[in-house]
Amino acid sequence: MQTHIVFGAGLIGCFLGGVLASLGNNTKLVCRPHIKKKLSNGLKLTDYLDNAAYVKNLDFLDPEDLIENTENNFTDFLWVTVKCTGVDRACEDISPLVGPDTIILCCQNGLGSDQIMKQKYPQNTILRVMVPFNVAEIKPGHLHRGSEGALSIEVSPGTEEALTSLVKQLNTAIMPVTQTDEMQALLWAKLQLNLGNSVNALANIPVKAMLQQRNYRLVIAELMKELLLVTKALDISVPKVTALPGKYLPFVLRLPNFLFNLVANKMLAIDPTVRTSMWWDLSQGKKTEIDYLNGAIVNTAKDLNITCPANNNIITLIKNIENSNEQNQGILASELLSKIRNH
Ligand SMILES: NC(=O)C1=CN([C@@H]2O[C@H](COP(=O)(O)OP(=O)(O)OC[C@H]3O[C@@H](n4cnc5c(N)ncnc54)[C@H](OP(=O)(O)O)[C@@H]3O)[C@@H](O)[C@H]2O)C=CC1
Ligand SMILES: CC(C)(CO)C(=O)C(=O)O
Repeated sequence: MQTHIVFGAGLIGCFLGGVLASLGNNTKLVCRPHIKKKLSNGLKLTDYLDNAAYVKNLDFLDPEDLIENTENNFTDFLWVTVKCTGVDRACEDISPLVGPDTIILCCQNGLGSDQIMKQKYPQNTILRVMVPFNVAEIKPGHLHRGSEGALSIEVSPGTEEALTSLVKQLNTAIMPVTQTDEMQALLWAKLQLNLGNSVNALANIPVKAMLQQRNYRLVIAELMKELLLVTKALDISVPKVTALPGKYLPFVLRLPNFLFNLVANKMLAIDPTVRTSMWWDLSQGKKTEIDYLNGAIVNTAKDLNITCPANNNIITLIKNIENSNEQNQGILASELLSKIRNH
């Protein structure tokens, strides 16, 4: 039987690892001790459609389990689910697990972190994975998929057969899975949605409550407008990852509240508890993925001679909090809008 290792199992990695294990795959998780402790009685997975899956016993792999220089450690599929900021270190730590035939699946948001992996493992197949849905911890040992979308795995030449059977096996109600040969465009589309992350982190309220305030939506629309200028200049047609095509999202976000509430039913159908991964980072005093999200837009724009003032300003605001020892107090919507426009 083929083997799967999920490296850096947190919210996404534990959900993914739980699905893999619940389907009978030989699966091991590499995670921090506090996460292993939470999963000692197994894992319950649920979603917003009332699907559920349970795993009684999860297998873990601790660094001391690795026997130096033996191919017994090598895995067929290595899912790397650390944040972008952890990829550099993960590249070193996964080395005992990577054999010549190991397929490495990079599950990060944003753009560019897979390049770090490609430089370190030039001989391996490295595939990008786009995770569209939100995962939240309801309580220790219970993870919940709070929004829609299929996890998409990149297909590259030579991987078609392995990928087709993997996708067929994994694609289930609790975690829809698909494959794509347009990963770069798909990641730009996902990045457009992730422009809500920094606003959500700064607002310091759940996503649904944030979307109900027009001034926060105006900030997100401004960030998206700049991304769409960049994708247009790159001649990338951003695929549809929400009910509405990405190019219409800024328009919908700018609608007055009463019209937005009518039109954006699906956007507001989001679980009231959902917060973005950047909010989690900021609230725990961790470094955020801002350089791989808004930072990727600004860097690409520079090469194209496009200016991105709103994205530049929001990067500064996030970094100011990252670099201070103070707790994020939250920024009111009107204040954030004026900071984005006039900074
Ligand atoms: N959460 C979500 O709903 C979504 C997240 N994503 C994306 O998925 C990716 C993963 O996010 P998420 O699951 O939320 O992140 P988490 O922070 O929940 O999980 C990552 C885990 O990996 C651990 N880790 C990091 N480096 C190592 C290492 N070298 N060895 C062992 N463990 C390590 C981290 O520990 P520590 O923190 O102590 O370093 C953490 O527990 C991100 O790019 C995110 O943007 C995409 C869609 C939705
Ligand atoms: C799914 C989404 C957009 C929101 O949770 C996300 O990717 C994140 O939190 O980073």
